Amino acid sequence: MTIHVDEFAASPAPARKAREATDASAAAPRMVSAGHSSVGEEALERALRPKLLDEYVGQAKAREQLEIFIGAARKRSEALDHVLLFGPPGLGKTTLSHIIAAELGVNLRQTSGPVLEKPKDLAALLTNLEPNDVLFIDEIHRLSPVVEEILYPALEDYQIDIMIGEGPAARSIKLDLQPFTLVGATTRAGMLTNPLRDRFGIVARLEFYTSEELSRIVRRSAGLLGAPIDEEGCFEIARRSRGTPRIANRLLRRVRDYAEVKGDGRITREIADKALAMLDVDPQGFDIMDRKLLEAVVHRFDGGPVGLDNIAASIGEESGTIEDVIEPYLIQQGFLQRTPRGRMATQAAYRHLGLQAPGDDPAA
Ligand SMILES: Nc1ncnc2c1ncn2[C@@H]1O[C@H](COP(=O)(O)OP(=O)(O)OP(=O)(O)O)[C@@H](O)[C@H]1O
Ligand SMILES: [Mg+2]
Repeated sequence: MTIHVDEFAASPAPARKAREATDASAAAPRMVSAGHSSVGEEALERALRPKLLDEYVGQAKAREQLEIFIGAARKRSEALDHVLLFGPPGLGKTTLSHIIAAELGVNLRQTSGPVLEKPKDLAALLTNLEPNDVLFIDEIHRLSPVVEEILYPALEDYQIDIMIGEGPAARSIKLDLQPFTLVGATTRAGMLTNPLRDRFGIVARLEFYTSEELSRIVRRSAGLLGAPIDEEGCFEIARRSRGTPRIANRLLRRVRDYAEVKGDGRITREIADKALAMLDVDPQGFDIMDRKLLEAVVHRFDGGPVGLDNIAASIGEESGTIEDVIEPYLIQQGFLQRTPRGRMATQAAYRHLGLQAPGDDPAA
């Protein structure tokens, strides 16, 4: 599409209902919610963020792919193919985008879908890129359609079309861009338009971390924070972190506070267990919202199937937050199932709530 320079200010912002997704990171602060809970936390997170691929724990598949493609791009002094990173909040998408730029040895320019309101916002960023730079667009599923359209030729041919002047004298000029890499991140790959998704050569889906991986992350973070912790302490925090590094780091900081006030500062399994119980994080790592959701499905909807909107109304949470933040982990852990007719609680969910599961033999 063509951008009219004079029309920048007047470019329409069509309401696209489906795109007005709930911002997962705006979810109400929960101890175990994966979104940022404060500005201060963001600064702390930056300090704990691994800088290179070698320090990036887990995500073996994504890491292996990126290692090869980054190596090849470097060898040829070319821009890396465009990368789409998707997965639930707090799993390391932003971290990985910084690592990609660092490993390529180029600059990273960072923006996000909702911030790029007008075509000129994106044009300004694109025309200022140096060769092979990384442009990181967070929440890329929230790009406005007019902005998305000027992205297509930019991604494909490193060109954008700009319209100069008005009326009959108006003419379109093509502007060449430096070769660059777009890294897009989203918690909702399903909300990307097909033409946009098709333009990413590398697509990496980030998975929940295992307790062993989170243990390594906790140990590393404790080292950076100067908090003494033993193996079992690391593991206790790890297995109660909902498979999510952001939560692991957050729980580590709270447990450290507890250890300093209630103990001698050393984080052991016992200290971690007491601190996490105090914070209402149960042994599965579920918090109040997780339990509320499971209880609603089991008690109010007879175990399901029940539609997302009914669950949302019942527990007073946005359906987008349920879908992006709460549900993925419950599903991955086998406590909830997504069926064509709605969500269903599994036997594990009943047992977790201390109930007899429908299929259980009462005599057993
Ligand atoms: N693989 C990893 N190894 C070590 N630490 C990690 C890893 N992934 C994430 N972290 C830690 O978790 C924190 C959150 O990660 P990050 O901000 O990259 O998540 P995100 O996927 O971008 O989340 P959001 O969807 O909310 O934007 C980081 O500050 C970092 O310290
Ligand atoms: Mg992020």
